[in-house]
Amino acid sequence: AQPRAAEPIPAPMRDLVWGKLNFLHTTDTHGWHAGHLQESQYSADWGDYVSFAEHMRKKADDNGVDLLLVDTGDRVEGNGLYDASSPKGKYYYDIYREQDVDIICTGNHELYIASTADREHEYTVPNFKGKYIASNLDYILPGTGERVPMAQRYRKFKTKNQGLEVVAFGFLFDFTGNANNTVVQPVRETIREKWFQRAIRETADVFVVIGHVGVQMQEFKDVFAAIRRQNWHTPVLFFGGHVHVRDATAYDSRSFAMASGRYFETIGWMSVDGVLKRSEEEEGGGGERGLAFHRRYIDNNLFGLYHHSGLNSTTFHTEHGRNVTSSIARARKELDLDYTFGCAPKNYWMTRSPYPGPDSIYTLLEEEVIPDVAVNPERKDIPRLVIANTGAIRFDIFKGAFTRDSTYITSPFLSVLRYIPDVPYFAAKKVIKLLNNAGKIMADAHMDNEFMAIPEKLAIKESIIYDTPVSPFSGEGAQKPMGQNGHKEPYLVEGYTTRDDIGDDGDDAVHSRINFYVVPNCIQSELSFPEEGEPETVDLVFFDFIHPWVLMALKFSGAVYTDKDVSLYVEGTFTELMAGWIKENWPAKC
Ligand SMILES: O=c1ccn([C@@H]2O[C@H](COP(=O)(O)O)[C@@H](O)[C@H]2O)c(=O)[nH]1
Repeated sequence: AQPRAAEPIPAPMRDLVWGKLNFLHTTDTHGWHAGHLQESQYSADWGDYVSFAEHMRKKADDNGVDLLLVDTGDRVEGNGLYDASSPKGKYYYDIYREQDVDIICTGNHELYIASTADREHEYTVPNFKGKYIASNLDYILPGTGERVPMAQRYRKFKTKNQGLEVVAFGFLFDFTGNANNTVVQPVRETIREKWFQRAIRETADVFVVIGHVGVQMQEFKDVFAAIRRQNWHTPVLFFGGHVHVRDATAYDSRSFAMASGRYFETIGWMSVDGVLKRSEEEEGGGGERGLAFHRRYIDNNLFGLYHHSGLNSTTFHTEHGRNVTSSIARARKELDLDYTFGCAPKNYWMTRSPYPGPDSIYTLLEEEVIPDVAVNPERKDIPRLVIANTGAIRFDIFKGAFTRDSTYITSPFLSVLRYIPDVPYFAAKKVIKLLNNAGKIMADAHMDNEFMAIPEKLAIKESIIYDTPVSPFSGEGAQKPMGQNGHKEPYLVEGYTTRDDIGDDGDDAVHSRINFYVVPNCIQSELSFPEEGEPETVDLVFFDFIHPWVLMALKFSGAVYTDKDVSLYVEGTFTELMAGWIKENWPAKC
């Protein structure tokens, strides 16, 4: 773990169940390869994961079973370790490649910005040559403009110990927000391609489909249906992501799918046991194969990693792992990620407390930050509506030092504020309602409102509020070790208490529960409004990411505008503006 990372806290643990074929899975790590310095549950770093994987591979070898590592994309954007350098990812690519990942694919965040896609093609694809799979993604070569597969379309290989024939695919959901140097083919079209139809007819003991796709999304169901049509008996395993939740399901009795959360909080574990070899199945007359699937969501902290590897603080860390931990610490230092802009007076939550409310990060933005930063000196007295999409904010703010790292953790995007001047108020005031409540109307116009919100909303549609919401030991000085202060009962640290289609025993550590309040797609600040009555016209200011949605909503409201009517409202990215606001408004020292 990193030098200043929170110490892990013991928790009651559920063990891993091994099978003949086992997997470790990461997804949506978003640059959090230094781990969560402020959260004891997730404070291990990429170096610790390198050590862990080495021990688990050895265990697999000793027992004659197989272990494969999978990563399903969105490795970038969301943490200073990636975002704070120029160019972005200056340190990240070399750190990430130290893990020996067997099957890897692309997420949407590798593709929003052309230069990010270029670097993915230049570094990560060759770093994982033969292991990187791009079943439905092409790249446009910068020199020639030639369109080529981002990486090989699929991978066929034999596992080391069991000799299982694996055919693996790597998909991205039907993403349309990519820069113009990549082409994402809709999954339903890819599965009709000749190469795919040939690949699913290859001899395989097991199909492994990895994807930057939620396990409940249609794209995976379509891939499953196509494979199953050709392969009635073969196990099909899915590793998904994108939705930022822990989730697992089974599409039938010989398939299994899991998603392993977000931000390197979770290392997913999947195992499959039973008769896996086709030859053995054929010998047995194709009958009962006794297939057994298990999943476990491992909290990424050293206490858990020691527990699952059967090691301790003196025996766990390999030289390789330690070196990776040191490289991360050096990069963090060079990037000055601990530089403090100000001291957050309390916690501000995205979904753990209701919006609007005093503890909501969105209320903080709407009522305090945006009114101060969304100011164009030449138009400051003109009434304006400022609309921000909630998906632009990516993480909570914890009480204490708000650092350079925190700026990217909270707001990693290069979002700027744009505006349309003098919009008739009767139309402008309807925009927020259309963005938040008219999902069907907007979707019919091919503008899916969900893409403005936090990804978790794709999976969680209703607030989850528990009777006894949080641990009685939470609040100031929360997360005390088990048995501390003479208590016999273990103190449970707040954390994931996942309920998926398989059950509620997936998390490796037993936690106390956390509420999840659904937030709207967008929030709005009303600024410089007359004290009485309504303005005739307003400046409509908005984050540039939601530009297309705003134009569509205005059209539905009876005011037609085009891209030409939109211009920059204020200099600087929202991230810079927010950091400046914190410097001005929060105490310098904690
Ligand atoms: O420039 C951007 C890019 C993305 N967003 C928000 O992020 C989600 C996508 O998050 P995933 O991690 O890919 O699931 C997108 O729907 C937007 O809400 C943004 O605000 N600005």
